[in-house]
Amino acid sequence: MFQCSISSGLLAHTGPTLPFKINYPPKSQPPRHCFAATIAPPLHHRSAMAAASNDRRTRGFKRWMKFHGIECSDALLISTENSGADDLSISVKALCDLKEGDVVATIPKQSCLTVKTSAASHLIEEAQLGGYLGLAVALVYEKSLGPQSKWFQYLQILPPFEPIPLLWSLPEIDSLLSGTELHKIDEYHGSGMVPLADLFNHKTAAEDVHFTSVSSSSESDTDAESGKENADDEGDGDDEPIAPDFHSETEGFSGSDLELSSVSGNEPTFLEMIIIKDVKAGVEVFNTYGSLGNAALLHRYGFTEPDNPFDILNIDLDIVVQWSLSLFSCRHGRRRLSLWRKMDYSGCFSQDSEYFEISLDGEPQVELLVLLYIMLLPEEEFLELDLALSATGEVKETSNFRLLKKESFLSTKDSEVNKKLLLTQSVCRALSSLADARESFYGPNSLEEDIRSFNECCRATDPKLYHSLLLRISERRIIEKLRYFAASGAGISRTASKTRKRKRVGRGNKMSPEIWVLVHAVAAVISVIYGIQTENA
Ligand SMILES: C[S@@+](CC[C@H](N)C(=O)[O-])C[C@H]1O[C@@H](n2cnc3c(N)ncnc32)[C@H](O)[C@@H]1O
Repeated sequence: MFQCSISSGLLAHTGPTLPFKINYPPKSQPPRHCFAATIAPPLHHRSAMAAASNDRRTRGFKRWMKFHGIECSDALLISTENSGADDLSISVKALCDLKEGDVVATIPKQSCLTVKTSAASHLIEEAQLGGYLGLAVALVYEKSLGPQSKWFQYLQILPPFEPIPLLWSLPEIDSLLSGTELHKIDEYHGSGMVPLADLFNHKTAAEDVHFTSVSSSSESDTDAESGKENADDEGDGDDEPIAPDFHSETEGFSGSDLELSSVSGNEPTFLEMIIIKDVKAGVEVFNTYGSLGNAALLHRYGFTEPDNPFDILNIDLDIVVQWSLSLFSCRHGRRRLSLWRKMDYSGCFSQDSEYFEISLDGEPQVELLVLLYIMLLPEEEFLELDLALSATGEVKETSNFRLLKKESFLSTKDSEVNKKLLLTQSVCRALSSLADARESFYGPNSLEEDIRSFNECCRATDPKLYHSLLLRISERRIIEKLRYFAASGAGISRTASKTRKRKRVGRGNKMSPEIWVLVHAVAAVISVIYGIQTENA
């Protein structure tokens, strides 16, 4: 039923065989040819050589998959093209029409590169390295083994690394990302690399393929697609798709899954890739890496998408505090903030900062509206509210301030009406000031200038500038909408509240591509720090 249908080949490994000798040529530099010191071949020869090299690598990967029991439907084509300066870009396309429910690939877990399956597992265990770091060391080690590595042909089709901001220089981060949600760095999870599955590109909210983890002894799916009751729980706040057997965020797809199946004598467990909607022949087949806005996409995977429905903007509590200080005394702001907290309100938290989300349509989260409302209450009313709270610990239903009760905004039929009541003229003015303050983070260039630069920018030759501009533009458009929301006074429309709910759209493989990119980045850093080198093909 399954056949690998890709016709390409193995790239001769030209690197040294010494262990831990890996050379990651920077993507922006031309590849090193043995005759580079003499005469560089003409451009058309170089593209022909690159195409032949791509073919050899994919052909080698195809043979490797067969050897390791990975079954890839002959309806799939692994397509390679040279993107930009000699980079190999891979995508997966449909060779014929695919129907919903078609299983297009089966991947034994033993073929996945994890800290447990790597030849360096004992070293990594001894050094007690876990998570990404452990996997990155496994990757560096396997690369250092060259053709001796079990994953040699798989590693040959992987790019040296993706240019995620983690690998940008500090001046690049400061100049390209200043003001954006990416000007801080975040946490990652997971620990497994899944051959073939890693080759699918991402499409936001429109993926064609899902992963399923199957134990052949039980014949039951244990993934993503299992538990249909969960599949429809849109808007439950958990916007991360669940990946097969990548149960815990800290565990990820760990080698322990593999150990368990082999030690217990159960049939080995496979990952299956299933088409979830019809795909026409010739069209690219997409996975989803999750319901992610552009900041998260750029952060984790090194690219952005225009018109991303999951874009969001944050306003730090610090900005609100500064705005308060521009109008009121420090004591005023402190007392009102403390009352707001007493009413059990808070913002969102990430690492050390507390912030408020502004949705794609420019609607601020209600906690911010309540805070601004309390900050702006006349002193007398504030004292009255404070007194009411001190006496009973809560705002009574009969009180003038019942509108401010948290329950007023929690799934009651009056929730939208209550939000509108918060939008007094002074709250709307405050929102405009916050929008101005947030906007100032982007530096002197206006949104229009950003758009002009974006239109003149070439994605292939300057991907960092392209993606950072797209991120800035996406975020600044949200600020524009926040301004409109404030100016219109009560811009909360039915549509707005609908889109604000983040949908859980399908369950793609979040972990594998994320790991794929991050582990490459960490492996590149390890290699640079320790001067580990090999020649890449
Ligand atoms: C798991 S890999 C997918 C295979 C990859 N295209 C390759 O050439 O090997 C993830 C990487 O693919 C690229 N990618 C995936 N989806 C993309 C998209 N929608 N637009 C641009 N690049 C994308 C990004 O560079 C990302 O870091």
